[in-house]
Amino acid sequence: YGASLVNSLPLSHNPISSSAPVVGILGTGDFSRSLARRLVASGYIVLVGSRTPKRFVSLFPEEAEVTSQIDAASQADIVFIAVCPEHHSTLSDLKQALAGKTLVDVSNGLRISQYGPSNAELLADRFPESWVVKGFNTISAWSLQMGPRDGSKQVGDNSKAKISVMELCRRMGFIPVDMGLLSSSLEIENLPLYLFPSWRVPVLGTLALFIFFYLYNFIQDILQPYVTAGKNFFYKMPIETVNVTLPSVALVLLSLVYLPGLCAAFLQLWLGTKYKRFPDWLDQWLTMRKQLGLCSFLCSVLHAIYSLCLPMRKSARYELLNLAFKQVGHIYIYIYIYQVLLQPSSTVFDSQNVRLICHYHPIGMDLEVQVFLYTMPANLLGHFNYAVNCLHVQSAPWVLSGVVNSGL
Ligand SMILES: NC(=O)C1=CN([C@@H]2O[C@H](COP(=O)(O)OP(=O)(O)OC[C@H]3O[C@@H](n4cnc5c(N)ncnc54)[C@H](OP(=O)(O)O)[C@@H]3O)[C@@H](O)[C@H]2O)C=CC1
Ligand SMILES: [Cu+2]
Repeated sequence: YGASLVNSLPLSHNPISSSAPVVGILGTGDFSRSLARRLVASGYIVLVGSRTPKRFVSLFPEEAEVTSQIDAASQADIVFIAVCPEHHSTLSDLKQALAGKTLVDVSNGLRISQYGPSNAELLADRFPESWVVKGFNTISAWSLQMGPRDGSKQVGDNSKAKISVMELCRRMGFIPVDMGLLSSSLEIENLPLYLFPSWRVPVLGTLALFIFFYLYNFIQDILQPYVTAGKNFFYKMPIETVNVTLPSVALVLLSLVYLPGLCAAFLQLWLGTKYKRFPDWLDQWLTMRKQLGLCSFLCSVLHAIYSLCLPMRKSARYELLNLAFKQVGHIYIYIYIYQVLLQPSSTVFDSQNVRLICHYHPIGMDLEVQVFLYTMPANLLGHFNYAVNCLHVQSAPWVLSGVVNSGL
């Protein structure tokens, strides 16, 4: 919540104390440009050091001065090295000018590496008389431009140097996270290279649930009749069985979206306060809700598509009426797919709205109702839909599940 608080403060209200240090940035690439813009907006005096200053002046905000590398290095108190690590060696001439100053290494590696030395440590070796602080590499140029959201993680050996970098980070509206000494720099250099770290557990969980329910349905609907009565239902494996499995997976995932919130509420009642940290497992579970909800949504979308395709198969001889009835049960999923596709993705996928994604909307809502529902407490709507979906999966026909033949 700290982040959203900072978020709501207009940039121009950031106080500029007279002691605001002059900030230098070496390099004129994407990162440098975004950083310069953000620093200027936060009230810093910015000097950009380039090998060819004249060429890049127009790309920087007016308030930032683009000058030679040596100029920027000698005038600034704190210097960002926004030059790719392969080219750090070309900065050796600046050693004198940078002596005693704080250098911020923002670089990332090209691949995850388990063994050092890290870019930051190499830079520290190159400039033994300067204080290297690793940081900002986990913030992309894009999020620098978009404004405060992410936290910058930094490490460094000199606490004064590190504090000054953290202060600067805070003034830019980001939340600094102190990650220790420079020897931990390898860890944060690797951070941005892990692909979708927050998706691993939810996706593996979805797969595991799918396999579990698929096996269960396979044994119940195919293997058991085959063994006991010699009936051959193996043709059901690719479509029908998958389609019976999907809604169960979706529903369990949806439960996993709601359960941690309830656990948290009970825990707070139990502890009698909301100012205690949740245990780690609950914390991690809570942060996974968005991904779990989206996986659940994906399963229901697949289920809706499968249900639409199923009657097209010859082997499934549905009467027309039954077919129409069956589809009614999925209308809310169709409406939802339609909504997700049509809504500007920013509203639907915004992190605060995203929990709504797992709430299939009831049938026949017009736009005003939808808008109303969007502003309604998400939980109430969610629980209502959750109940409807449970009944749908439990094949209660009167909940418009319309599942007459499939035994779903
Ligand atoms: N882009 C991003 O979103 C992020 C980038 N980073 C890190 O920031 C650093 C810079 O990234 P980015 O701005 O994207 O990279 P770019 O390639 O866009 O910019 C690198 C800059 O380095 C300068 N430079 C200095 N010496 C040399 C040299 N010998 N050869 C080539 N260029 C040189 C150049 O400026 P000039 O010609 O004016 O001297 C050039 O503009 C990297 O270490 C990267 O890992 C970290 C997090 C996010
Ligand atoms: Cu269904």
